[in-house]
Amino acid sequence: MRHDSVVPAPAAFDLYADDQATTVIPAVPGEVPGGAPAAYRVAAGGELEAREVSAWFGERLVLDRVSLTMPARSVTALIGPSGCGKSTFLRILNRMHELVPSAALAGEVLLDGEDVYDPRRKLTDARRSIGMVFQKPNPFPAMSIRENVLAGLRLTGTKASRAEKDELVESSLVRAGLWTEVRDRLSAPGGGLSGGQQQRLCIARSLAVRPEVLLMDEPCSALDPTSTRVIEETMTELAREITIVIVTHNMQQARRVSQTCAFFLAAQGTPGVIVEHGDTDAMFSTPRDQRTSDYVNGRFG
Ligand SMILES: Nc1ncnc2c1ncn2[C@@H]1O[C@H](COP(=O)(O)OP(=O)(O)OP(=O)(O)O)[C@@H](O)[C@H]1O
Repeated sequence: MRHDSVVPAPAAFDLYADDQATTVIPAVPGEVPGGAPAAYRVAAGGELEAREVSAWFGERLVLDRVSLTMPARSVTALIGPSGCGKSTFLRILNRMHELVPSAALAGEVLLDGEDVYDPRRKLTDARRSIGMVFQKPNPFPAMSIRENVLAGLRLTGTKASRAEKDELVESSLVRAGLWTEVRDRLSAPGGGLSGGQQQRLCIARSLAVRPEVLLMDEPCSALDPTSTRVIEETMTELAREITIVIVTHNMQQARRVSQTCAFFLAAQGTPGVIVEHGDTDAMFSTPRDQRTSDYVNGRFG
């Protein structure tokens, strides 16, 4: 199905526009059956596929027929110079691109073969199964750590017992690698944490609605090296359970955390395209395209 124009998002999703929220509705799509507590269950799917995705801002084409498969339960890194369309591509994957009034797109995004843009599907479906973590940590600063994790439930009015919430808070913070640091101060404000802790709190908030995919837009660029390392370890752990797509300018980070890599490039005055994609080790050690080689070796960008 093609989507040559985009309907503005309903007001209920405006909170995404200033990056102040995460996935909104909890869901457990495609869980593996088993006896584990709900909060610990692992999603079965999570393959994301973009087919011939193009994007415009007004009349300006900024991405031209980009196709990419992002394998389930692994990390895909999107790399490339500034302005080549990486963030735009990322935002198309969970329907955030359409929040920009002048934005339009064409092509398909499939999550486990299902069209994310199918007009018969609720807009909320994309956001509940494909979460997003932003460059700048954006917890609700006055809310407690616990309330931050549960924010997605609160926003959707989802009912959960105290015990279920306790379990969800703990499991989300464990998965985000933050539990041991905050278990004794869950009532403290989220804004009182360090930058790296705040970013992990945002990851926990995303995880609490049980996404199949987590999109991360330069999640470590505002963090110190130690916090960056912790987030990278968290990503590696999470990728056992969910699909991660990360935009990064840090080539070492792309190499450390991802299994698949896509190199975006927009030559002067032309829209962004993927020059090369594939296995990360191969992209860095034996790139097929000279431009990839030049970029990953720091010769431009
Ligand atoms: N809201 C917007 N309105 C108009 N043009 C935009 C908007 N957002 C991005 N663009 C343009 O779209 C192109 C792609 O931008 P995008 O942010 O996706 O690139 P990027 O590769 O993520 O860059 P960076 O690495 O600097 O974050 C750029 O030319 C940018 O100026």
